[in-house]
Amino acid sequence: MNPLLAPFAHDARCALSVNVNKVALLRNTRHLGIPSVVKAAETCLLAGAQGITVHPRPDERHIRAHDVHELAALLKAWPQAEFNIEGNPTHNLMELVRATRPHQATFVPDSVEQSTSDHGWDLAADGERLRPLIAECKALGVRVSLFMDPLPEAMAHAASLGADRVELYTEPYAAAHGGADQGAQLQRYAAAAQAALQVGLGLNAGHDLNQRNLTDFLRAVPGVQEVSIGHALVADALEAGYTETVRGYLRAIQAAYA
Ligand SMILES: CC(=O)[C@@H](O)[C@H](O)COP(=O)(O)O
Ligand SMILES: NCC(=O)COP(=O)(O)O
Repeated sequence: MNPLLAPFAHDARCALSVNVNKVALLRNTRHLGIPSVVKAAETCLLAGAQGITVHPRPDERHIRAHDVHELAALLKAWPQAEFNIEGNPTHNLMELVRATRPHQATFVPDSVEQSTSDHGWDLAADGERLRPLIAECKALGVRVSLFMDPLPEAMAHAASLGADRVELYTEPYAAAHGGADQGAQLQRYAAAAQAALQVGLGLNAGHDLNQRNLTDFLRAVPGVQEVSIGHALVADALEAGYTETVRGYLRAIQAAYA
């Protein structure tokens, strides 16, 4: 066996879900089927990642419907791993959730033309539209996480809609990392996390997390159960390979609890 694929100790407190959007983005530039999204996901799982995330956008610029089905089939062979599908439930997300029943659906308030996710839900405006969709996912046995800005005051509302978890949108933290505003940003996230935990929500985090900012985030924000990381991880893997890269992220998670 390749020694890099030998079992790797990881910290069970926070799962790493690898987002493979950017593998599909590269593949879609030609009609050759390479790089393979399924192979990338399998290699990350073999390296110790505890989940796979995709964000199939309505224009299919990266993840396509067939990828979601193929990954759902792959994940069936990995009973310990979780499949997380992100997207706007008023666009294309629900159809894919109904068809593949992932472990988790993360509702994200993106518009169709958005280049990437850049804000969480405004539950005062959208909460009642989400309520029946959350209920439908839960009836299907799919956990629901709401993509949220780090606003402590919004967490009780998220819980009242029936959501299981929130995913804190971490780009503002990532942008501040290493600068004068890092501490203040971390305090915002820690306060939002505490408010979420207090109302019984589980806690995820993602967007622009990377090997350099991850440990500081997890140290300062207790209770994060899952981080989903794509852009930086795939960029790192282009240089170091998926296995070494996934191990690097798992070490960064472990360091937070050392
Ligand atoms: C919900 C979120 O945080 C996004 O980061 C996301 O899933 C990435 O989407 P893109 O890969 O299309 O930028
Ligand atoms: N939910 C965040 C995600 O899946 C990946 O975000 P990024 O690491 O690509 O910014």
